[in-house]
Amino acid sequence: MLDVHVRLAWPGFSLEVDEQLPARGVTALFGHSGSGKTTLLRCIAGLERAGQGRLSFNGEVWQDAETWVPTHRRPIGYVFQEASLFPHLSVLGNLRYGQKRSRRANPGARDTRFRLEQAVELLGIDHLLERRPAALSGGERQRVGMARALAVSPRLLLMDEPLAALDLARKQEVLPYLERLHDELEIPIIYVSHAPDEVARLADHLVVMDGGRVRRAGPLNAVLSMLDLPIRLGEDAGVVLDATVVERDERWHLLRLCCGDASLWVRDTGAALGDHVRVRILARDVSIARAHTEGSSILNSLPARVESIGDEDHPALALVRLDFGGGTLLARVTRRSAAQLELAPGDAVWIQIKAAALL
Ligand SMILES: Nc1ncnc2c1ncn2[C@@H]1O[C@H](COP(=O)(O)OP(=O)(O)OP(=O)(O)O)[C@@H](O)[C@H]1O
Repeated sequence: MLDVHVRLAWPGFSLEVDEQLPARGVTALFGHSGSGKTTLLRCIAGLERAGQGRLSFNGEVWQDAETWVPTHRRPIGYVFQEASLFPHLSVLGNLRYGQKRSRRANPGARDTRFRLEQAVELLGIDHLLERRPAALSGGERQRVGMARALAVSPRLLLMDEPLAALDLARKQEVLPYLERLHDELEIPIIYVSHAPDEVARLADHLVVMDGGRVRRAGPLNAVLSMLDLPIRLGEDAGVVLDATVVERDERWHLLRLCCGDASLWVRDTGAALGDHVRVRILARDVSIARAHTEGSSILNSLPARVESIGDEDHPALALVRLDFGGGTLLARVTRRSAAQLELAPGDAVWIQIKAAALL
């Protein structure tokens, strides 16, 4: 577990965080620009020294009143928004340089050669090792930056918006590698982002920051399904559920997913039967009816119960939190529909899911 207590004050901005972050999976630090995500990450890395701070990782103290472990002695890998690679060194040279520095700082580190090979394989950069950074695309550079961070055998990986400087196509190219890191690495990752789609794909745990404070934190869906998030997600409001692929309809190119006690049909993405998958269901794609409707084009019609009703930014809209067999989800409906249906907490309803995306 990463136990973080930091207080830092600059003119016009202060950071006050007391949080325990899990020592496994991906924790996303999520918030608007200027909310303090990068500053918090830099405090964890030791790049920023909070005047009063206590920081420990799995019981090992990195900072308190008596202790200050400098960045190069913390067992971390850091991925920046843009990988700053040495232009005169090849990709391999860059990776080795990072390793050498880390070996000097942590002479007891485990077999680093193995780590380098593993990092190269994981990020798919084997064919780039002899190239100079100038001959890499933005996406390739970021993959090298990630491999460099991994090659030092970190016990904690810190990533500061690694996709932010990439265009959409490059982002799509790098995302699968991030997913691999999520699936195959045993070390925890702290991932700064302000992009809801990245958070939906990668995060297990979500920390929502605003004004230098943590406003909400918890398992991904527990936070995403809150009606009173300090950040309005608008079109991106929705949940992410875990599911298993249980049936393939070859004729109509559909997959049936088992999500808790509920079944969902989604487009066939090629996932295999038995695969564990993530499904993203946006609030705008869920509608509510009083009764089960026959003759609808919508495949997924399920019984649910209204849990609570909250506001949306636009006065015409409401956000409804519902329990269904598969967990908790959100529906965005007009206030007029909510009034006409006389929706109230505890009501039994039917939900129609217009689209659910496999992530
Ligand atoms: N060295 C500094 N001195 C003074 N103020 C700073 C310093 N570094 C950052 N800030 C301010 O602290 C606030 C938080 O910045 P930070 O970079 O942590 O935000 P962020 O949530 O990561 O934003 P972004 O998504 O844009 O990177 C901002 O208002 C920023 O201007």
